[in-house]
Amino acid sequence: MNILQTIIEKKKLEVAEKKSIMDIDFLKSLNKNFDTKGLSLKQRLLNGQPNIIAEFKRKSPSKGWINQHIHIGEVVPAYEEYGAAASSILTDEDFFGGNIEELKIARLEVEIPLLRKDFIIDEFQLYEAKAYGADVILLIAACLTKEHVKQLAVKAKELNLEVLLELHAAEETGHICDEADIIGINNRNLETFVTDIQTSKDLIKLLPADRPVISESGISDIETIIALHNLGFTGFLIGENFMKASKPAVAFAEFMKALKKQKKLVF
Ligand SMILES: O=P(O)(O)OC[C@@H](O)[C@@H](O)c1c[nH]c2ccccc12
Repeated sequence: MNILQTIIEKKKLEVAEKKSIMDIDFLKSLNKNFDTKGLSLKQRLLNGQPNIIAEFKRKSPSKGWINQHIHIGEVVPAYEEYGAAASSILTDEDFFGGNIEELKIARLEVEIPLLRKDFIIDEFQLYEAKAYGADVILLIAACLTKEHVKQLAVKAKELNLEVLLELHAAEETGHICDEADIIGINNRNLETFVTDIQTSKDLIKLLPADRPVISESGISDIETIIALHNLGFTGFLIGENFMKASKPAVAFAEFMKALKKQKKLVF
């Protein structure tokens, strides 16, 4: 089994267990705004600027612990303060050291769109994402059939969640459906965990021009952002580059300062 298959097998058990102790009515009762629209990441990505979606990620299968003990309240508010267009919160516990409760903490602290970053295989997780305050959910083409993507995306829209559909290979472009608000190109192959920015450069040419496209993973310098922005990307999902610093807030603030300076030169 490759890493992605291992994660998905574990995720099926996790979801089954949660479903056995929690029902959808209970999830709805957790959020007084359950039936209202969230914040739109799609709208922000249409501003034409290079928008940064800054991720809170403690651990990953490829790197092990990145920042084991940091508190989310020390990081995500700083992401907002220094100009992140949105934040991505890893909620997978076993492989990424995250927690759904942290999504709620972030929701109480910031007013930028929040992406629930997890391996979504069941609509129960969509209700859960909404209950804990997410605005956007991730669907990963590499672990879902085309039909399953469609079904989960329709349900997400019904729950007023935006849909980020993640692709990694040309064959997966067939999974794109009308409900996918944003397309993400993951530079990391989730079977081998190797990252290559060329993936973004190659795949954007194959995508419909009718919705925003973001580049995900392995981004650590301004030059890459500028190059990808010139190819049409308006969002950049970055985690490790900030989280590996002992103070991710400071690393993010410095990165944004450099990006703003560079933008003046280029645009
Ligand atoms: O830490 P990085 O290399 O900047 O990557 C962030 C993000 O793209 C990555 O965490 C990610 C992209 N797609 C995923 C799917 C599941 C888990 C994690 C991910």
